[in-house]
Amino acid sequence: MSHLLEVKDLSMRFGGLLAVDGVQLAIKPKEIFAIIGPNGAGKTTVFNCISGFYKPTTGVITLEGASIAGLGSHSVAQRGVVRTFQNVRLFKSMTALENLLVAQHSRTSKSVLGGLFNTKGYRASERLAVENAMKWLHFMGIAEFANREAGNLAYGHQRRLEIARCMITQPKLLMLDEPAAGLNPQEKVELQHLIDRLRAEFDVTVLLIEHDMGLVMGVSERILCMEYGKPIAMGTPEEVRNNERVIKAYLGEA
Ligand SMILES: Nc1ncnc2c1ncn2[C@@H]1O[C@H](COP(=O)(O)OP(=O)(O)OP(=O)(O)O)[C@@H](O)[C@H]1O
Repeated sequence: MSHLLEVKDLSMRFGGLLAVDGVQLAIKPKEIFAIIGPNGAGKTTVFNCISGFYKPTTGVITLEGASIAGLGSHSVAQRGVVRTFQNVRLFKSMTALENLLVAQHSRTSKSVLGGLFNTKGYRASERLAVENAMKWLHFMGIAEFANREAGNLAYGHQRRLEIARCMITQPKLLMLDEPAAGLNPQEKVELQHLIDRLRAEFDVTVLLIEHDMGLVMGVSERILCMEYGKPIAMGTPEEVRNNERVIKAYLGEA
């Protein structure tokens, strides 16, 4: 089966530090794939390389066979690779609804003149954008907060809004950077169901970084474990959980 995303021989150097060293991974369409590893292992750096925030020092990154390495975050997002951040990044003084309208803006504002003169076509596309945004707020269970400033939403709701902001662009690959961080146990269970539903209903492929082993083991089909920038194990949750190098990497951290 052909892969959606392939990463080969990826490395990233910051001055004297080789933060990522020889990472390989290949993710199938509709797969849920996790990267784990102790603090400082290089997980976020891999994410930043894939999502175009960093230009890798070496390596190949392809999406559906086409290179995306070093394109920049905007171009990578336009090709269907979108992400959330460890510390939620929303337009905090805009409402939840407005955050989702901004995310759709490149598709709704086809004509600047249409916007200036408020033409019929422009108004119709704006109405569709609002309907679509409300659909996503309902899906995420936060529709009642549509007109609340994003910065005033509960933390768990901000995380959901950030995922909605990604999904509204109809991505091929959804990248979640520690989505369970700051969530309570109930919210973590709900997050797992949400990720499963996103894949089942929207055919999205998911790549996540996560420290919460309950979520990782429950939601992922395959896992890559990194330590000191290097890949040390790859396999099913069962295989990775029982891998001696993985166990040592985590026990060594304690
Ligand atoms: N922009 C940067 N400049 C210099 N060093 C960096 C930069 N980004 C990351 N590093 C270093 O690279 C290494 C890997 O960091 P990275 O954030 O990728 O790890 P991580 O596995 O995501 O860790 P955590 O789980 O704590 O988020 C660390 O030693 C970090 O200090």
